[in-house]
Amino acid sequence: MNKNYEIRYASNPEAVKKYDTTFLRSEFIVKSVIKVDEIKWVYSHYDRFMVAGVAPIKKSIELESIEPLKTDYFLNRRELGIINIGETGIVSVDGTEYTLHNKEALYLGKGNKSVVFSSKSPKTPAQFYLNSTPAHRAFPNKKIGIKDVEVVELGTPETANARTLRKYIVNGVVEVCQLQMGMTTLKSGSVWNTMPAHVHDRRMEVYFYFEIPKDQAVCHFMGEPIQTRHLWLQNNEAVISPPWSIHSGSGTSNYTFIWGMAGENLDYGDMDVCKINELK
Ligand SMILES: O=C(O)C(=O)C[C@H](O)C(=O)CO
Ligand SMILES: [Zn+2]
Repeated sequence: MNKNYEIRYASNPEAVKKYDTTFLRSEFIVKSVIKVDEIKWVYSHYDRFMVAGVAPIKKSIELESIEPLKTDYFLNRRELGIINIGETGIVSVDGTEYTLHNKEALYLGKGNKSVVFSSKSPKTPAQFYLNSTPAHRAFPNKKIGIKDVEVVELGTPETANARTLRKYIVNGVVEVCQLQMGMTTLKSGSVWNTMPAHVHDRRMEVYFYFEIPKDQAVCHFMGEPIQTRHLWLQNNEAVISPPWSIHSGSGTSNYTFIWGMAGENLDYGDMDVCKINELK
C-alpha cells in the first residue's frame, strides 16, 4: 500500500471567491508533480481524479493502491493514463512490456494488477505523468504513439495564442470509461492557452505545466468567468480546475502542458466558450 498521498476536497464557487492567495494555492495547485523514485498521489474529490508523476532512477517503481481506494490493487476500479515527458521508459503491465519514448502515451484499463515503471537508462530517466479516474468496465490497454495522436492547430501569432493541441486519450483514439488526456504546445512568441476560455460544468480538468524555460512562469486563470482569479505556476506544477471554473493561462514565454479531464461525457468539443471581452 502506498501511503504517500494527499486529499483535495471539492469546493463551492461562492466560498472560493473569499479565498486568499495562500489558501487558493493550497487548494488547487499540485507542486513538484514528477517525483524521483516515488509516486505521491493527489486524490481530488472532483470526479475522484488522481494526479501524480514519477521519474524512476535508482529503482523500478510499482503502482500501488492507496488507502482511500479500499482496494488491494490500484486498477481494481480505475483506469490510468500515462504520458512520458522524459526519455525512454518501460511500463510492465501483468508481464507485458510497453516501451514509451518521449511524448508517447499508454492507456491502462480497469483490472490490470501489476504495473511497474522503469527507465531504459537511469542517466536519462523517463518521466511518467499519471492521471487516473474511476472506471466501471475494462477496456483494452493501448499504447498511443506520436502517429496515433489527433493533432489540431489553434490560435494565431497576432493574438499570441498559436498552439498545437494533441489528443492522446480521447474518444476516437482509445476506448475509455471517462478519462481524457492530451498535450498542448505553445508556439514560440505565443503565450495564451485556452483563450478564448471556456467552462464545462460537466467535466473537471487538470493542467500540468512543463517545458517552462528557467526563470519563466505561467499565470494561470481560474474561477467563474465573471469572478476570475490568478495563480502563478512554475515548471512541473499542476492545477486542478473545478467544473465551474475557466482554465486558461498566459506565460512569460511559450511552454507545454498536459490536460486531463473526467466527468459526464466523452465529447472533447463540449465546452461553453466565454466571450473574451465579458471576462472579469
Ligand atoms: O489550449 C487549449 O485550448 C487547450 O489545451 C484546451 C484544453 O484541451 C481544454 O481545456 C479541453 O477542455
Ligand atoms: Zn477545458
